[in-house]
Amino acid sequence: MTAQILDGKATAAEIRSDLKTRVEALRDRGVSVGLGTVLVGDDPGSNAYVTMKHRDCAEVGIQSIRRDLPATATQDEVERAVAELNADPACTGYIVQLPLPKGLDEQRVLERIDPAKDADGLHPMSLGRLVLMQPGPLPCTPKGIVDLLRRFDVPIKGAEVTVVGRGITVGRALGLLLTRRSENATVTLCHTATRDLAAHTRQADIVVAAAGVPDLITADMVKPGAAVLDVGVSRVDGKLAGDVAADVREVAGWVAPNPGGVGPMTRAMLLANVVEAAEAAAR
Ligand SMILES: Nc1nc(=O)c2c([nH]1)NC[C@@H]1CN(c3ccc(C(=O)N[C@@H](CCC(=O)O)C(=O)O)cc3)C=[N+]21
Repeated sequence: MTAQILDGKATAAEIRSDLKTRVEALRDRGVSVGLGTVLVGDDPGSNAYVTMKHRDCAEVGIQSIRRDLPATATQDEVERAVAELNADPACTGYIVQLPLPKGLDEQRVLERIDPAKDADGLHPMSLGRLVLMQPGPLPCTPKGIVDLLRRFDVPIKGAEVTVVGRGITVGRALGLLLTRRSENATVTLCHTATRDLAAHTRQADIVVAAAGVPDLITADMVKPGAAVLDVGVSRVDGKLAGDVAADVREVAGWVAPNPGGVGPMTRAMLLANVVEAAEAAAR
């Protein structure tokens, strides 16, 4: 038996098609939707991600606004780009592509985003709402993970979930999301100082690997039949590598591959956040 593939690529395409209909309905009511991006520097990976996001917007009928700044941009210049998008009525939501080049204060930039335009759910206000279990935009990757599990009927309620990685955008936010009453999973959050990682992954019904360590999760670390989601992004000799070894497919019940799993869902949830915000504002 080999694992069922949690096909994020196909699922994200379905979500975009649904969003397209919702964007058209908004347009019929005179509401336009616009997603902005702020990209600083010339990292090829970040550039590729931003380009994909704009392509997604075109497909769904969302206007997109792209602000690219050179790697030499100052803190002031980045904050000015943020202020401009806050003031731009055509921009209903936007993101600042992370990471920012060294020397720039990421948190200070994120704090200056108008929380009403926070498409990434990474503004401290949005993260605070997540902690408080109040409604608000959710970080795109955790939201995409929960949506992917739901659509493939992977049981979440009561499941033991081991999340590997405590980064704000994935691991930490996912732990908060999965322990809400609406999900009711039991979450173990592992990190670089975890003493026995394999002991935690082996008891999990769902393993989410978001550490950025190639092949960190091997078949011997997975309970037979478990769901394993690969969210790791690292580069080995210029090639993208995930956190999950290939042999995991032989023991897992479900696998979200990388690429083709959580990545496309992350982008779909970004669009969903912008559309949901526009719908809420139009009510
Ligand atoms: N403010 C901010 N928000 C983010 O959401 C954000 C960010 N900064 N910085 C970087 C990470 C990374 N990230 C990805 C999104 C989509 C894919 C994706 O769609 N990958 C495809 C294609 C991969 C490829 O072919 O290169 C796949 O997995 O199939 C990957 C990675 C969003 N991030």
